[in-house]
Amino acid sequence: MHPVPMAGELQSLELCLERHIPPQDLAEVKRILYGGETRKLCLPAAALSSAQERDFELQGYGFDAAPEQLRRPRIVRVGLVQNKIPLPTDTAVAVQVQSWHSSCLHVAALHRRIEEMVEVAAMCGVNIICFQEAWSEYFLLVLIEELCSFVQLAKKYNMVVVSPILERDEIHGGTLWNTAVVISNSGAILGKSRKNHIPRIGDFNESTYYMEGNTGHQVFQTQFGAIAVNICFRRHHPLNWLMYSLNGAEIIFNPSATIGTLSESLWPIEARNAAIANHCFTCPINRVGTEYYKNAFTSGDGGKAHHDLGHFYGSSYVAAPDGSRTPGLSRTRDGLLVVEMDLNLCRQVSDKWNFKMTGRYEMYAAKLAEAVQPRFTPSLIGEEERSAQYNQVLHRK
Ligand SMILES: NC(=O)NCCC(=O)O
Repeated sequence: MHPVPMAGELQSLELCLERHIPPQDLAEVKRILYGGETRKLCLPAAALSSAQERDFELQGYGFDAAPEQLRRPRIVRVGLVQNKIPLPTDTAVAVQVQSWHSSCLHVAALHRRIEEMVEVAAMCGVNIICFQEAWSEYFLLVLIEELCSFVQLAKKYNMVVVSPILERDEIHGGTLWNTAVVISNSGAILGKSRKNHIPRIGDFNESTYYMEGNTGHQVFQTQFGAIAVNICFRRHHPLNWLMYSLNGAEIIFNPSATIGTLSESLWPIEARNAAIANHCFTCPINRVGTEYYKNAFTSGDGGKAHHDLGHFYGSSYVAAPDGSRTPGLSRTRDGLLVVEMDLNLCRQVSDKWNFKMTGRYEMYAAKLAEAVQPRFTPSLIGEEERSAQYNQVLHRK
């Protein structure tokens, strides 16, 4: 095995708070920081012991909504999967991902890991499952073969599967896209969402290999709710979340791969803010671990050549439209977060805060249309401009 740099010693922020905040203050601290204590789900003993045997964390929480007179509760369980890559980065693709040597798909390390986590999700009654960004790692994937195993899983467990992959678009010159495929619980492929904002930050030089996605802000109506997928770097762009929400998304998944030094202080804020601003549930999922590359690289930013991007800090969580959120999964371990939610909460919070009603989108639409014009002049007034305006008025008098 390659030496793995030591990183990510803190297991989770929440565990740290539990350990160090005086017990009499803990509930109040959680209320202020997290919008209260999320209800703990009672998960089946068999699922808990399987997760332990398979060496991954399993946590479960629930968000409730008030009973309504005209609508039944709309309860759905989502599963968020975060995982390390089980084998070193330079292991042959066929071993790490899958092998096409036989006509039947031979599932290898990464698939096996994901499948055993999906199996536990099924034991927990998960209806919709989503994996981390580009969970299968490689560019060479042939979309159809990759999808076959997930179509089978979706049908087997009656589960909607959101599988973020690296897509090679043979019809359009082999263009590479960073894509999430949405597979219905019936096994039908509902569609895909391509990453439409590509990072050019730190070692995430993705613009050198992916194109900016062109699938817009499609929302998928599933049996369990209206879902959307906003891949990683897209979460920094509030208009992205807004567009999904305008198209009716009730749950927006954000499969990610991001590292501590770059984004860890933004992580708890951005998706949670999006849930509040758009009256929906958001599900940010982050990769975990530190991945070592044999060949040192730089990103032309003055930094020394290095062998890893940094520590992927996991910490996947779910945020609710009322601003409350679950604790995060571990910063260092593979994990499955099972979250039950009543989708009625979206409209209940919307009726209370009315951000969509008070959003004045027509005003912003007009102003944005002006701002993107080449001859746009920013409306910025300083003292000099102000006195010039007054002088003009006085002079005219
Ligand atoms: N995968 C990816 O887009 N990472 C960029 C860093 C970030 O958005 O936090």
